[in-house]
Amino acid sequence: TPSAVVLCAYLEMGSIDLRDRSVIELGAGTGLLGIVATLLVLCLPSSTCPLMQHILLYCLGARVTITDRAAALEFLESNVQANLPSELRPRAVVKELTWGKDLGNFPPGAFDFILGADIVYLEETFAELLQTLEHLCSEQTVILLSCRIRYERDHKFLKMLRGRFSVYEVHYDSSKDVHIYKAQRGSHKDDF
Ligand SMILES: C[S@@+](CC[C@H](N)C(=O)[O-])C[C@H]1O[C@@H](n2cnc3c(N)ncnc32)[C@H](O)[C@@H]1O
Repeated sequence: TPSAVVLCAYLEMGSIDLRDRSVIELGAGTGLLGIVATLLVLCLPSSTCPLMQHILLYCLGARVTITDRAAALEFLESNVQANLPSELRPRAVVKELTWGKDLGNFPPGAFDFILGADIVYLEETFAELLQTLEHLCSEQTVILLSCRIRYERDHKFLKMLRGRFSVYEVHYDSSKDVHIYKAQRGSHKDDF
């Protein structure tokens, strides 16, 4: 979706340092965002010698857990396999995560970053999505959500999110009409 493309471009701008961080993508669909997050470590200076590149990939690369509902996993897994070089494949794990369910398989607060592109669209999933974000978040976790604000209900989710997290818009792509929101527990005003 355009939301995934805009969030990928935002990550590529280097605004966020994902090196050696644990990252989870929710509602991954094709997995584009999780794949790009895994690949970002490849942007090493061309002068870096191959042995050093190899070491850096393993020491500094983001560890990305790419998730979606069971029905989406087969396609997602094959996309991830096809688009990551073999040395990076161990850094990306595809796992089932239906919001509000399967949370026992994910240790609370285990992730540094939670990414989601165009996952705010079904009102009946808003409570489960929020519950999932709260489960996965520690005090330090940064949530990045990209979306188009299409309907009144999208504002409703943002309001729900603001009830639990400090939420700031960090980017707006006017050509694609996509917003990126950054959310963290507690008050992180000074960080933005
Ligand atoms: C509009 S697509 C966006 C896909 C991808 N993030 C992108 O931007 O291209 C929404 C995704 O959310 C997933 N999704 C919807 N409801 C879900 C739920 N309850 N639990 C987990 N994933 C869900 C869908 O399977 C789908 O992959």
